[in-house]
Amino acid sequence: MIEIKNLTKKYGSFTALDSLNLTIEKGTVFGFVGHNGAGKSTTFSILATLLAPTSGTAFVNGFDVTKEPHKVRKHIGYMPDFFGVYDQFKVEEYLDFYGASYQIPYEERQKLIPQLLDLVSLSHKKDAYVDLLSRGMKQRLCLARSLIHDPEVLILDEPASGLDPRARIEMREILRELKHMGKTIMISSHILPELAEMCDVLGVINGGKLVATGKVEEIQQQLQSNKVLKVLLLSDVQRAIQFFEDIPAVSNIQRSEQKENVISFAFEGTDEDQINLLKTALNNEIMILSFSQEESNLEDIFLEITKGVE
Ligand SMILES: Nc1ncnc2c1ncn2[C@@H]1O[C@H](COP(=O)(O)OP(=O)(O)OP(=O)(O)O)[C@@H](O)[C@H]1O
Repeated sequence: MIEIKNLTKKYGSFTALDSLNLTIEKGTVFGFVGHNGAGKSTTFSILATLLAPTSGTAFVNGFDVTKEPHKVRKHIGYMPDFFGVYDQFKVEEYLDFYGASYQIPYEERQKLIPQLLDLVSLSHKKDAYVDLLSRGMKQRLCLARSLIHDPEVLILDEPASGLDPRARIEMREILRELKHMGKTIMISSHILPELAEMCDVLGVINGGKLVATGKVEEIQQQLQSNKVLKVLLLSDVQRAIQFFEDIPAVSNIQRSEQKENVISFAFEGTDEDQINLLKTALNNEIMILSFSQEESNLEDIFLEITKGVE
């Protein structure tokens, strides 16, 4: 479990994190999404006890990151966004080195390392030099490294960045496996749809502030008042445009470039308001063939949530 309370980090006069509050329950896969520079890595560095907050605090499995960093480190596995690999090591030696640094006994490491290599699909590379691995393989090795002490909480900073689609799918499958193992996972990305697929809960950070949090559907609902409606007309398109222009809840009317009898517009209102709008249009003899709500695209939602928040 992770609890973040009023966490603030200033770099000089610049506020990178601004009173962040967040609770992530045990066993949850939490997606932390935000543009470049939003404050994700800063949050992760504080949770991983590598950076001191300016004020506020955070707890990992009940341990305070500022007061009990050694205990926190036992419970947390951290995969940074940039990591060095010791290139003179072979894959197996690399994991053995990290296992030894966590004081895992030799016999235990002998059993553990093959299991970890199997989990991240690198068994066939155990004797390869680390610097000769592909980027995706290095990412998976780094993930295995962060798991060596069997932490309950995992902090993964953009684990899928720079990976090709196949490597992304492999990474997603590993995360699914880790979730089944009951780990609490906090994972960042600036690509909302990618996170939405693998996370239970999402948090959107912008300018160091948490601007939305909840299940994917809940985040979508937060924006439901701003739906886009699409209308296919049989005829009299210009008259229909004039009709909708007079409705206060309608804005940004666009005529489709591909089909000239299709218009779309933003509509602010509930489902009932939408029904009433359709009834009124039909009563006014607007020649509607179809009337539909466009599916909200997750990327649009992300842009909408983070728009104008500084
Ligand atoms: N050591 C530092 N000194 C000064 N400013 C910093 C420092 N580290 C980070 N920042 C600034 O703090 C803000 C948050 O940075 P952070 O790395 O946490 O963002 P991020 O969300 O992880 O971005 P990205 O997706 O690009 O990794 C940025 O504006 C960054 O320039």
